Amino acid sequence: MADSSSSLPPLSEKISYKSYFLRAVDLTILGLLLSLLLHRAVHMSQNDTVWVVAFLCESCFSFIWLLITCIKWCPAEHKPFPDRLDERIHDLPSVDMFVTTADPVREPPILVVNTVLSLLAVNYPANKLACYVSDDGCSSLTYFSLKEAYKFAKIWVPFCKKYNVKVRAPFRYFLNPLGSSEDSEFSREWEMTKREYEKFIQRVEDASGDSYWLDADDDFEAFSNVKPNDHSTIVKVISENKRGVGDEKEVPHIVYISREKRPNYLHHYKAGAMNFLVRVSGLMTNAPYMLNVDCDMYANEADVVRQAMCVFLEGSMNQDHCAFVQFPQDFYDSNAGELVVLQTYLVRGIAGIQGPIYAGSGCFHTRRVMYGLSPNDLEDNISLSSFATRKFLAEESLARVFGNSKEMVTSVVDALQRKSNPQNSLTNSLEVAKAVGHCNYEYQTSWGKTIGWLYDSTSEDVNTSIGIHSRGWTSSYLLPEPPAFLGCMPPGGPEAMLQQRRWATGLLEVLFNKQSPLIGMFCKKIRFRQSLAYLYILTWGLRSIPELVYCLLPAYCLLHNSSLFPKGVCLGIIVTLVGMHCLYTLWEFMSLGFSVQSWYVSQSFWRIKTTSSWLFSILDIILKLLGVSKTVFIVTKKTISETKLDSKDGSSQRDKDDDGPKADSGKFEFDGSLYFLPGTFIVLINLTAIAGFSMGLQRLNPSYKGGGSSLAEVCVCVLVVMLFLPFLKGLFEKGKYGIPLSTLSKASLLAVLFAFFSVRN
Ligand SMILES: O=c1ccn([C@@H]2O[C@H](COP(=O)(O)OP(=O)(O)O[C@H]3O[C@H](CO)[C@@H](O)[C@H](O)[C@H]3O)[C@@H](O)[C@H]2O)c(=O)[nH]1
Ligand SMILES: [Mn+2]
Repeated sequence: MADSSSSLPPLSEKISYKSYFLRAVDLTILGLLLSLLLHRAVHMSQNDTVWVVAFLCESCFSFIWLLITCIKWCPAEHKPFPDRLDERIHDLPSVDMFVTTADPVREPPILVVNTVLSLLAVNYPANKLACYVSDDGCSSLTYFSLKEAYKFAKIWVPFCKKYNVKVRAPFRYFLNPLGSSEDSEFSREWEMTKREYEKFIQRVEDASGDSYWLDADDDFEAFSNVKPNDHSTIVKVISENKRGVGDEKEVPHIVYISREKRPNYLHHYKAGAMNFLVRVSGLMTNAPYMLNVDCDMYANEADVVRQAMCVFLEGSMNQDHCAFVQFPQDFYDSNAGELVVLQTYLVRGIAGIQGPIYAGSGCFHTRRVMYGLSPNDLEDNISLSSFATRKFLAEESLARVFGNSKEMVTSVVDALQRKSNPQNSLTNSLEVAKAVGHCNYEYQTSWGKTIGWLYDSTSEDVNTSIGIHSRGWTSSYLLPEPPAFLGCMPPGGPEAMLQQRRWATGLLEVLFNKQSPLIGMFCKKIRFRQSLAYLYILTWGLRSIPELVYCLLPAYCLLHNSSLFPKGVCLGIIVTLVGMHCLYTLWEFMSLGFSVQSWYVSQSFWRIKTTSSWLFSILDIILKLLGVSKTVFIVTKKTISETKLDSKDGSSQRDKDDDGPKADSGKFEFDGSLYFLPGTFIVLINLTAIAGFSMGLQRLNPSYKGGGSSLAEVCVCVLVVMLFLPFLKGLFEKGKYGIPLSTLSKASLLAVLFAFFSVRN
């Protein structure tokens, strides 16, 4: 496939972002933290228990910072050169593209079809692509929308390729009006395509309102009387690109699938859906590479497949063993500044170790790796070693591992040996494809245990990722500008809290299962610093405890009249630490084009989610470990943003004021759930402490000697209140922006108890 001449320029390069200055900053902060710990340890005996508690919290923070410093030491990313691909590779490999959806209400079909359309239109030969959509909602509406999307794709795909359209998700593309300078042929076609898009959307909307007529259509028979959690497998080939030659007018294959569901079976949420996608695509097209995106994550860069191939195909010529290529998850709404910063600075750091962590979306996987191969099963990076051939290719063991389908086993053998796929018609595989979607197909096989996407965590992405890195594979990180994929994030409020809780719970599940980096560090092929990176991510939930305690300590000290911080010159340690950390994180935000305000919102949201969502994740994991309850994957609600195209599609400034309403304007939504209790309590108690201190309440303490708390503790209380500003505002607002009375009364009761305890104790 590849031209072996080594004189040609490379398809991709690894770029290092090593910075001595940033290392020095990281080390300085670490040094300050350690000196604070030292100071506390030396003066422990002269102070009360507050110092012990503070010492423990600060030890946790120092450990986290140590991890961060290790992770960020040598950041790197890959830079692809897609222009060189055609010169070097004469026959591009096939790619199967997977989109998962689970709920037509929380994930509107219009969003799903836009993601599908963006994938169908990428710059890659259409006869090398197939798009599989897994629908865990088993919705006739989703199926209908996809059928309609195919009709529109026949206009959209050629239009995009003819005019080299940049944004290939039509709902985003048509947000901007036609420029006045465009030539008339383009304008005509633009208008026509837009009209067709609007008609298509209208048909989908009509069907969303009233879909009874779908029942009359034979093609929808499979959807009659089904429930999302109780139905047989459905596999429908929506379009087949028969004898495609890869010209610009072709549309890749589109296949709709929905695995069998029965009430008393475990379905393993997204991971289960992914494994069914792997099997069906294995039977139909069996491409060596698989792209996986969430249903809201459309392809924003038409060259994305070519970019990923630059890394894989370069890797197959040197011994790099790249198992997957991950693109960052970027967002078209601006609720996710913090995630973007994390991906740029932290994930780039991890990318410099063994490779980025698989993030669940925007990732190209290698089929053979998903089938359980390790780097040393390969002889020259292409063919199986003789040992691996014996180990993998014995028919009976294959059936045990991959399930009892002859056709599936044949397809696995082909994939492992990298045989090109026989050009069968997709419809010939319909029956076998349905068979591998049965509830009990995976029973006593290795699916979800060592093969495919791994089960037992609602963060199946990190779980699967650690499984791959533990076998010794590396991965690569590409950060193209504009971003390759754009999705949506819920704004600050109940949905965001729910999502954060699922993530933190899922990560803790991995920490305590057999994939745990705590074990892998010593007995698997994962690199030491990579294990530390996983440890950093997997312990997110546990951080809630020191963070919560630290938000309460200053209030306790004020009410109790004890000092939390060193006095005199040593107070400088704290001041420098806080100042440096603020400037450092602010710089990280601003260097990516974010505003000061979004930095502030993100700092605030970090504290809010840590002290509530992450705290609840600890409860989830305890209940799971005790066998009391199971963890669940509640799909995040997705909304279609109407904001105009901005930075992400070209220019460099991310936050523009004329962008319409934005969640990062600080408006935070509340409801009656328990998520908002810790935050409300923290605000109330800190306000009480400030008020109490200014009124001299601490003198009521029987052991009052004076000289305890000082301005430092007051300042930190003010800082905490500022970090929980949405809650402070929520005290005075009404409706969804106001804290409900029930939450307020519970929090007040807690605050009174806490204050009483602090003053009296
Ligand atoms: O039973 C399920 C549940 C979810 N999904 C799909 O999984 C994807 C991710 O779900 P979403 O609700 O969007 O979760 P997010 O928190 O936004 O997603 C992040 O976190 C998840 C793990 O918690 C990963 O699976 C995702 O890839 C990652 O983007 C969506 O396409 C869903 O349709 C299913 O197919 N079946
Ligand atoms: Mn999502």
